[in-house]
Amino acid sequence: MEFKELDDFLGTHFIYTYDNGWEYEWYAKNDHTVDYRIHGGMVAGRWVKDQEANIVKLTDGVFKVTWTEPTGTDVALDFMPNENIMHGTIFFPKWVQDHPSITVCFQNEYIDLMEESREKYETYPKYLVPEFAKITYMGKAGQDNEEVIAEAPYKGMTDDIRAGKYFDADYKRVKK
Ligand SMILES: C=Cc1ccc(O)cc1
Repeated sequence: MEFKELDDFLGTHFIYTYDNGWEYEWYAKNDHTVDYRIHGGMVAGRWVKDQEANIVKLTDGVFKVTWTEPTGTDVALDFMPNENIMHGTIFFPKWVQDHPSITVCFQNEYIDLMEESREKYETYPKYLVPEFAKITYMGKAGQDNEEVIAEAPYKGMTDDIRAGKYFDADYKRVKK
């Protein structure tokens, strides 16, 4: 699949591994919303739906996504899907680095805890993680598909997705 316009990017589901080994799964749900699941790294096990984000086309086939989270974590992602790479910078507040396990949850059910924690613990100095990643999977899930990110990550999940065992031809989950 060749990407050019923002519409080519929206509705795409990605899995990628950062050069530091962290594996992430991320879905451009629509022009202002993202869902994601974290499979490896400091906050593996965390998953989030309906995070509001800014999503733009920078130039043909290059897309920038930015958002700020209830935890106080800021994220900037640059996707170059035609080259199977992306670059992400995560700006973690100090408290997430000190207590990553607090953020390992289905965040939508713990928004109050995230907002309490960001007040209770320290913000600075922030922990910056700027990394390139190799895209290991791309799927045309279509926009506003609630099945893409719909359960907690499990060991082997990204292998199942890459092997075509997780979604059917309509991009619905095979087993629920
Ligand atoms: C903190 C969230 C987050 C989501 C996707 C990604 O690639 C990096 C960070």
